[in-house]
Amino acid sequence: MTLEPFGTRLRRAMDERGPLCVGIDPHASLLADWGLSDDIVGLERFTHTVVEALADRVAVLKPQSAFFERFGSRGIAVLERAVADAREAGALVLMDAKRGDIGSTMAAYAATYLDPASPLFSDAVTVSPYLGYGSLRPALDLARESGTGVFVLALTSNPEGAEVQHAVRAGGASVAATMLDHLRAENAGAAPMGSYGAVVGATLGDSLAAAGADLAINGPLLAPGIGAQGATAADLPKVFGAAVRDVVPNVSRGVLRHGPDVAALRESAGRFADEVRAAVESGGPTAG
Ligand SMILES: O=C(O)c1cc(=O)[nH]c(=O)n1[C@@H]1O[C@H](COP(=O)(O)O)[C@@H](O)[C@H]1O
Repeated sequence: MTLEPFGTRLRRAMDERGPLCVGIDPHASLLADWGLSDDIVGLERFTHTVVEALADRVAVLKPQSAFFERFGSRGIAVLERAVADAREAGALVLMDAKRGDIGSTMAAYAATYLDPASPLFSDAVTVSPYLGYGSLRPALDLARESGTGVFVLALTSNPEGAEVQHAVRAGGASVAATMLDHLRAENAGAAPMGSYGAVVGATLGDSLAAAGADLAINGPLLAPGIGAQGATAADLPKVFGAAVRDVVPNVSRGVLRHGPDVAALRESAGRFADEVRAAVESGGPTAG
């Protein structure tokens, strides 16, 4: 069965469930806070609880692969199960893997996350363009074929990112602005929106202008940084302007710290979702 394009599926999920993305980030400290052991049993219980609590209500769940990889093959098995269960319950799964390599190796990363035959098949994956946007081509092409999406790091939420992302190229455009230009070209003509997203931190405030960033890429903008990193939903209209209706805000620890109680996780995600909805309505005159 061929999937509809990711951008179409994501827009529908955002309309039906609201745009919130919740991260599945099983930090060792969170496992401890939840009264779980820092081992495969704790990892499995944590992950299963988050999926059970949220996969039937949030638009996107974003497992952070590193927290599973640190447990080796058994951690990956937990991740595989989480992806399948979350998708089954109706959430889109964005695999946060931040992969990037030369094209021929990128093809293997693409196959891992975006080929429907793979055990880790996800609706979308995060990638790093530090080897050059063109090195991402195998992932961009496979996404088009399989109805999946790719989120390219453009302006990350951490303060260190500016060193690379604000760097100015020979023609005068910043590295970040160049990535956004590539994505705009990739998404041209797609409706209701394209499947190629940019990662733009919700924490960035005025520094977006410093990077000369035009966020109108006709694709989704993953905005991490709400909650533990200090940004709030109310910041979204200020940071994203008219592009706010294309923003998929991510919260990880801000929600996860309310576990292991399922009702408390749901209540927290619901609160963030309400705040995001209010912020998008206040800031997006073209919101539909
Ligand atoms: O691609 C990402 O998801 C990402 C990009 C970025 O610029 N900043 C960022 O924090 N993230 C991820 O988003 C999540 C943020 O988690 P919290 O700070 O706990 O909400 C982590 O999984 C990060 O790896």
